Amino acid sequence: HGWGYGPANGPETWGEEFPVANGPRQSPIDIIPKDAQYTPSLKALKLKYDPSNSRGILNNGHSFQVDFEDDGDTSTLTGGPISGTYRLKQFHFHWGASDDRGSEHTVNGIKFPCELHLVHWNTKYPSFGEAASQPDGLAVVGVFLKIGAANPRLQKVLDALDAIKTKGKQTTFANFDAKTLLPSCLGYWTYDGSLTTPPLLESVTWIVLKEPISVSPAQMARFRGLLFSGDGEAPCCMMDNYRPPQPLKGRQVRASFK
Ligand SMILES: Cc1c(Cl)c([N+](=O)[O-])nn1CC(=O)Nc1ccc(S(N)(=O)=O)cc1
Ligand SMILES: [Zn+2]
Repeated sequence: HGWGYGPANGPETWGEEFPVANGPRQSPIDIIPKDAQYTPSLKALKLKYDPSNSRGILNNGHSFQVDFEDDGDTSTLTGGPISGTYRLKQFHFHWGASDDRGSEHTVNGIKFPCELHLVHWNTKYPSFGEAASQPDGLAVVGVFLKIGAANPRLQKVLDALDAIKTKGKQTTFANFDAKTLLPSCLGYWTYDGSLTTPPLLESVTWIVLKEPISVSPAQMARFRGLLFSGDGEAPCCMMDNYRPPQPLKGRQVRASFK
């Protein structure tokens, strides 16, 4: 059986197969705002997403992801802490079994119920696969979800979940504007990190937005209706699919805001 989030295959066991789990730039981390270095030279984030690039929505057995067509520079991330152009490949979420946990990054030790990751790859490399093994290959924008009013912008994503309940199921997901999932203020913390699931590659420039977006308890319950398990397997609810914070190991976290 492969890696997962259970007692036998969860984050504490990943180092057995993926020794980089104990590397120098692992993610996520606990962000301590007072220790973040305000860096006025950090540029504003420029996110240009074309809704016509959204392709499908897939239950990959660890989370669900919305995949984008990334053959051209129509959905890109530029500016911010990165140089060059990064293309949006997919976005996905991590969430808890209850509203008191679920995010991967934490702020002053506080967990959010959910965290959105928008995954981009550096176009100086020929493909996502190539970029994923380079120290400057990927950039992931993290957005916290905070319990509050129902978020109408999540509705289209939530309504698609019934069609991808079990591992391996996917369905078309066209004309989705990922920009609608972003908060109004794009102030961010940034640091050098990794993928937060195996293969835990240390190739990610993390860009974590300070402002959360809202999600209601009822909407969170719909995330938890997904299954880690495939058709015909004993049903196992998809929840607590988050890695806890990892050692900072001397890394500097920079802030784009005062
Ligand atoms: C490693 C890899 C390669 Cl290479 C390919 N590929 O298609 O060439 N796909 N994957 C899988 C992948 O993307 N994993 C991934 C894991 C964590 C995160 S997270 N939470 O945002 O850190 C983002 C992505
Ligand atoms: Zn993620």
